[in-house]
Amino acid sequence: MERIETDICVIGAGSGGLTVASGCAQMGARVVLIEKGEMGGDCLNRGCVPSKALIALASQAQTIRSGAPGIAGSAPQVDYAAAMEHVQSVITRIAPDDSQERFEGLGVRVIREAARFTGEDEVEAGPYRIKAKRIVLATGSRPLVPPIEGLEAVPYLTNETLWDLREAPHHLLIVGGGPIGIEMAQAHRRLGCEVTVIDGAKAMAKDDPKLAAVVLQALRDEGVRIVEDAKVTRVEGTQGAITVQTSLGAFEGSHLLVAVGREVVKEGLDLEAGKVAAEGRGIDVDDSLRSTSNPRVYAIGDAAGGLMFTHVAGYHGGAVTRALALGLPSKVKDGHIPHVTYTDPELAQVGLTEEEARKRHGDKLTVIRVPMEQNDRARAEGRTEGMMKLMVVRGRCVGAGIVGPHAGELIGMWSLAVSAGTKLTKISGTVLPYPTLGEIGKKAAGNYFSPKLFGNRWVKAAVRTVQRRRS
Ligand SMILES: Cc1cc2nc3c(=O)[nH]c(=O)nc-3n(C[C@H](O)[C@H](O)[C@H](O)COP(=O)(O)OP(=O)(O)OC[C@H]3O[C@@H](n4cnc5c(N)ncnc54)[C@H](O)[C@@H]3O)c2cc1C
Ligand SMILES: NC(=O)c1ccc[n+]([C@@H]2O[C@H](COP(=O)([O-])OP(=O)(O)OC[C@H]3O[C@@H](n4cnc5c(N)ncnc54)[C@H](O)[C@@H]3O)[C@@H](O)[C@H]2O)c1
Repeated sequence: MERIETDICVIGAGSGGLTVASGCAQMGARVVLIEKGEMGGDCLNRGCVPSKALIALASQAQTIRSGAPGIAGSAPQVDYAAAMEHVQSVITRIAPDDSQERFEGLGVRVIREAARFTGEDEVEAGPYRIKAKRIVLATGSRPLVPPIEGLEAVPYLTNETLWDLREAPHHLLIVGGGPIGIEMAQAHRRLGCEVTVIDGAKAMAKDDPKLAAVVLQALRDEGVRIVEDAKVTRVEGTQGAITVQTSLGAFEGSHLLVAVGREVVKEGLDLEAGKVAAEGRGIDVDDSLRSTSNPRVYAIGDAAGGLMFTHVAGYHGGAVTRALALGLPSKVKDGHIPHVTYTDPELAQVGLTEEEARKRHGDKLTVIRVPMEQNDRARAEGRTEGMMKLMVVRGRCVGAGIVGPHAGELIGMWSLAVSAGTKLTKISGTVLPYPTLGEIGKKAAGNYFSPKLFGNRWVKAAVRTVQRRRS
């Protein structure tokens, strides 16, 4: 057993762990990074990257299928195996950024083993025993497999196995209408599969229902069947012929994707030996991401049990890097974290939804709605589905939701507005290039002021006075 003493030991080389390891090592701390699987974690290997690569291909298939005014559409010839190989090639292209070689080049000691606590400041990983001043748990999450009768006996897919498919599912049944289910539903439909989404409650329930309805209608228009409020009671069948029994009847398909949420990985880490409490959804941490039971330990990203996004893991990683490398106090919050569902149209949200803002701010809330139809670029491109909603309290944006083309790109400015508490006057006064989709935000900000300016009798009186005095 080799003994290693270090300043910081990071467990998990996903988005969160890599952020801490690179930041702390480059600032001069001794860092050991332990990874039991692939470098890059879920996002690179089984999550964001493969899903967005497949979505991009599916979008091209859809463009061919639907054509455009003056351009005839035609049925795309989809080679599903080649599409999945392309997905792998995208992973391969990005992998060097997260690789062991790159991190060793930054001065990180990388160990490719499963780690577990052997004490409050010590972990064991294969033939290594690592004593560290601080330990960061960046161990991520895994697909939640619900206790549905018959499921264990049926060959079901999750985000961990979907990418191994090389034959297109004839009919993909998806249990769960969250972001994984909905993104994969549209992508597979566009690649020529029949798709049925079955949700026990409402699909896209974490989003503003009015904005989500636009996405769900777009999927239905493309032929995705979405069944809501259907309690799954039993699953049966074999590869190629699977039946999902629900409270609303039985649904038959060739393949089954289970996408009903994620759970934090706790077992295997011997958390008791490290005196690390994990009674909640994830590792129990305070607002500095420090373990509530062992002050030497931090948990970040999915392991912290809060919002599960790559940008959150990166944000957590940055906060913990400041605390560990520089000893600076560093708290995190989540009111300014955006999220995007990468369907077509995309749905993006930051800050409070209308419902949340109304609960919190009551009568002080003004909601501005601008349909995409009023944006010239959207009109020029024939992409007028969707809208923007702005939640404003005392002249500042407390939330923004956008459904429409490139909503994920458009939300950036509003993420800044929400996190910085920017006054809407600044946004309505910003000059944006014409014609861009981003102008929809400026229009929304302008619409907040229009009634105050144009319908105001004091303004009218002042203007009349100025005009009278003019020669
Ligand atoms: C299909 C899908 C699509 C997604 N799309 C998006 C998206 O578009 N945008 C977005 O922001 N988020 C997306 N996410 C969420 C995103 O992937 C996660 O939030 C993010 O990967 C979390 O990063 P992490 O560093 O916390 O954990 P992970 O990336 O899961 O990394 C944890 C690492 O820890 C390792 N590990 C665990 N236990 C041990 C141990 N005992 N010893 C050693 N190593 C260990 C694991 O092997 C893993 O590599 C998606 C997720 C899925 C499943
Ligand atoms: N674009 C993105 O940023 C993106 C994409 C994919 C995943 N993610 C991350 O991964 C997480 C997990 O995604 P997800 O879609 O698996 O989970 P989710 O928790 O977001 O949604 C799960 C859905 O499954 C339904 N459900 C739960 N149990 C069920 C059951 N037994 N039968 C039928 N329906 C059931 C729920 O009502 C819900 O609508 C997301 O919350 C997000 O943090 C992000």
